[in-house]
Amino acid sequence: MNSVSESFKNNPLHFKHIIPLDFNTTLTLPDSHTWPLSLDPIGSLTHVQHEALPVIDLTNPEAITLIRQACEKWGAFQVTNHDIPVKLLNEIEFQTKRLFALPLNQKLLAVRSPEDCTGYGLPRMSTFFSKFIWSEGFTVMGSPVDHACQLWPHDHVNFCNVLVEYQKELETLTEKILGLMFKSLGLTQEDVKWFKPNNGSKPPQAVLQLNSYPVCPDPSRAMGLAPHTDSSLLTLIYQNNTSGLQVYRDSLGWVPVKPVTAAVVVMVGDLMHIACNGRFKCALHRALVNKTHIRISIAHFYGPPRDVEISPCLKLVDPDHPILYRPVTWKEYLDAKAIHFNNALELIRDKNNSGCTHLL
Ligand SMILES: C=C1C[C@]23C[C@@]1(O)CC[C@H]2[C@@]12CCC[C@@](C)(C(=O)O1)[C@H]2[C@@H]3C(=O)O
Ligand SMILES: O=C(O)CCC(=O)C(=O)O
Ligand SMILES: [Fe+2]
Repeated sequence: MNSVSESFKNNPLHFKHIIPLDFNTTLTLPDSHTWPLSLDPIGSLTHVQHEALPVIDLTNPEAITLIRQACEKWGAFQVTNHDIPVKLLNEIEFQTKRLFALPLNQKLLAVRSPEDCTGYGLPRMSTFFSKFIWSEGFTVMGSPVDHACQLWPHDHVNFCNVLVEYQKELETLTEKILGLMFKSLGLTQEDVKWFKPNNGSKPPQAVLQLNSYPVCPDPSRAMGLAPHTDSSLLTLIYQNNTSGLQVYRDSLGWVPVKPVTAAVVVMVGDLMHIACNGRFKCALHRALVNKTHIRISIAHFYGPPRDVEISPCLKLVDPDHPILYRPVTWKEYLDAKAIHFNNALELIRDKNNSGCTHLL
């Protein structure tokens, strides 16, 4: 069994944290979905707009330097000229809209079961809040065929082909960007051979999450996706032409991620932050909703192979940068996240570290 499925089995959810509201028939914001400011851990729902998230052209000869700067400062950036065909981006957007446009009773035919990763429902984070978020999702680990057949018994082939093609392309792009990130830190393939072992052992693992944020009758009092960091090494997000995604910067507050046609948003995940001993930030992000436009996003979470322990690369540990985290597998980390949510990273802190480089 892969890490994600095992973690879902270990941490089953209640159906009340899986089954979304029928957004099509809800004309006023119910109390159950009214997001109090006290649930927003860092500031109110308003945002400031001083600086923009960097947009990096991957064909720019300076791309490696720009990526390093963006990861150190933001833990996120957007990429253009990434080689994902625009046709495929349009197709995944079309299929995502097609899925979420189905009536709720039909989407529920493909509902995620409490112990499984794949299927329709609310994101796992819903269990941590007393109020519900204004969004719905479809999570896919491996093949989407079984669940797609439930949705469209006679018409699932296009959906599945597009998803499988998208998973393949996104895996290639993620590995390319991870390679550039490691290189930007002076790490060689030997230093990071855990990330793609060449010895026939287990492959990296990935999860695809289709998100939909329906139009909302009272967007200033609702939350699309609560502030979080991703557990992955790297998450790549494709968003439609509707704003809502925001990244938090200590000195700036919430900064909107402006939709750029055909660009892909890159989020440094918690495991990458651990692997580079905190040199790269993991981006705290959230998604807001609006009154007029459905927003959709497609997030691709990429993690290490099963059983691989992620630990700070020793080349990035020195007297000025003492070791910050203990080794952890993706499965252990997802288990910690399923219980402690945004505090999981703190639990992986190297307790022995009192500022000395004891492992050197
Ligand atoms: C691989 C995964 C990361 C994720 C949990 C999951 O198993 C699939 C969904 C992912 C997601 C998307 C929304 C935010 C998030 C915190 C959540 O609740 O579900 C992330 C999870 C994560 O990164 O930990
Ligand atoms: O909708 C978005 O742009 C963000 C999605 C996201 O953060 C996630 O699925 O983890
Ligand atoms: Fe996320």
